[in-house]
Amino acid sequence: MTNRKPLRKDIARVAIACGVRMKNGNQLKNITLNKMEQIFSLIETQDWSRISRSLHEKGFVIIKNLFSTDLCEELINSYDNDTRYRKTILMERYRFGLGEYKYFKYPLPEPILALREGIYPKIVSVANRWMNELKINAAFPSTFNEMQRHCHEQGQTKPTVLILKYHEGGFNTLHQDLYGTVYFPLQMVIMLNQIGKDYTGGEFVITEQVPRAQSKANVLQLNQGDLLIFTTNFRSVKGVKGFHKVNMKHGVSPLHTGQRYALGIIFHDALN
Ligand SMILES: O=C(O)CCC(=O)C(=O)O
Ligand SMILES: [Fe+2]
Repeated sequence: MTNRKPLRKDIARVAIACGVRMKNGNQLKNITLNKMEQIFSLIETQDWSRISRSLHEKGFVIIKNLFSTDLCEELINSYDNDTRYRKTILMERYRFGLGEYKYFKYPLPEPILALREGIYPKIVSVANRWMNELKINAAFPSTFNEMQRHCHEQGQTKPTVLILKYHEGGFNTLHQDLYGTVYFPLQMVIMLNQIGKDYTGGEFVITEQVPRAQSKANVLQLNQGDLLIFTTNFRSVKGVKGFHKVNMKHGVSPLHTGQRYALGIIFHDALN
C-alpha cells in the first residue's frame, strides 16, 4: 500500500472495481469526490478474506473506524431535516421497542451510496456460499445494481436505509429485517455516536438460535464510526450431518443514559 493521494482515474478504477455505477458513463462529474474517494479507498484497504472468514464463523464482523467523526456528526445533525426521509416510525407504536427511526429517500447521501454499492461485491460470495451449502435456490448477482434491479422487478422499490435514534430507556426488540420475498442475507450498521460518552447501555445484541438448544447472545459495543456487517436472518453451519441453517436475530439493549444514533444499511429494497 502506498500513501499517495489517489488520482481521479484511480478513484474511477476503484469505484468500477467495487461495482459502482458512475454517472455519465465512466465520468466522475457530478460526484463529490472527497467523500466517495475516502469510502472507496477505505473499502479497498480492508482485509476481505478475514472479514469473510468472520462472517462464516460467527455471522458478524466489525470494521473499525469506517466513518469519520465529521461524517457521523453530519448524519446526526441531519436527523431533523425531514426532506431527506420518506417515512418516520415510532417504534413503540408497533411494539418494535422504544425509539424512533426514519427511512431515507432516494437518492441516498453519497457516503451511504458508496458503502452500499462498494461493500456488496465484497461480501456477495459469503451469501452465495450459504445458499449453496443450505441448498437454497437463490444466487445473488455480483453487483449491487443487479441485486437492486432484481428487487425492483419484484415490486420492492422503496429504500430501506434508515437512521435510528434512542433516548434513555430506549431499546430495539430482537428482529430480522425482511421487506419482501427478495432479501440479501447480510446487512450493516454504523454507530454514529460514542458508547460510554454519549450514552451507556444500548449495546448491539445478536442472538443465534442453536438447533435443539437455547439461544446464544453476542453483545457488541461499537465505537463511533465503526461498521458492523451481520447476517439478516441466518448463517450456514457445518455439523456432523452436513450444513444446517442457524437462525439469527438482532436488537439493541435498553439505554441506561444519554442518546444513541445509528445508521442501518440493508441491501434489499422494500415493498412499501
Ligand atoms: O440501532 C441499532 O444499532 C440497530 C438498528 C437495526 O436494527 C438495523 O439497522 O437493522
Ligand atoms: Fe434491524
